[in-house]
Amino acid sequence: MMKIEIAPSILSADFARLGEEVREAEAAGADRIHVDVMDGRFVPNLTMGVVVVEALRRVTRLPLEVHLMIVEPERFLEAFARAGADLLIVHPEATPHAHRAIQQIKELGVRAGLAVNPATPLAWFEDLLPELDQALLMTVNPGFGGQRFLEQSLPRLERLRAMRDRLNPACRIEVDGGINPETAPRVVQAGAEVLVAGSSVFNARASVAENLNALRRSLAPQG
Ligand SMILES: O=C(CO)[C@@H](O)[C@H](O)COP(=O)(O)O
Ligand SMILES: [Fe+2]
Repeated sequence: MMKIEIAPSILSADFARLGEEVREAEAAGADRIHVDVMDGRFVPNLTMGVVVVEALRRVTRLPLEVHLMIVEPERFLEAFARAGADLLIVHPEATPHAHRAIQQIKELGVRAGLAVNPATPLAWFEDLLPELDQALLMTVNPGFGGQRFLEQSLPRLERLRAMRDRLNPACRIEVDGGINPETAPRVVQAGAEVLVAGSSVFNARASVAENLNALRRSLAPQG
């Protein structure tokens, strides 16, 4: 069985100490860093852009995965690729040209991911899975950290896993939203392989290392 990867989302980090927070996550065994880019249109929140990816590239060796919650993401793919993104994730709800966007990402030499909102039919994956390096199932409505995991995600995840096994076994399945030591083992059981975790990793209750360890322990013996 492939290793279950954990991708801390810096959305919940202390932005005044972003470099330190990311270094701490790397030292504690995080597998990637998840960067949530929001434009105030696709989602009702504004976050960060290309310059943050550029800055992070200088402080960590971990793969940077950039979750683009912006309309017409194709306008910024090249800029994020140049800034050092390793994986670019777009939403089909945000562009009339999801297939073209995926092709563009691959032409830029970057890994390509597609993310779908909780109400988006999984049929998007039926057609695009053969092109993808990663399939991201949103387990909350995108826009904010710290939201509650949507239970209806579990049967969707099982269906996505079966689709992935049939259409493109090399594609990794990721979940994003409400992942903590209680939900992590359940999503892994349902088929997730990469877990994004924001507020359960970066919070004042314990150190980043302690929080990451708690997530890992919740997965034993699964990952
Ligand atoms: O894409 C998003 C939110 O839209 C996420 O990546 C969040 O940042 C996850 O935060 P938690 O639910 O883990 O607190
Ligand atoms: Fe995200």
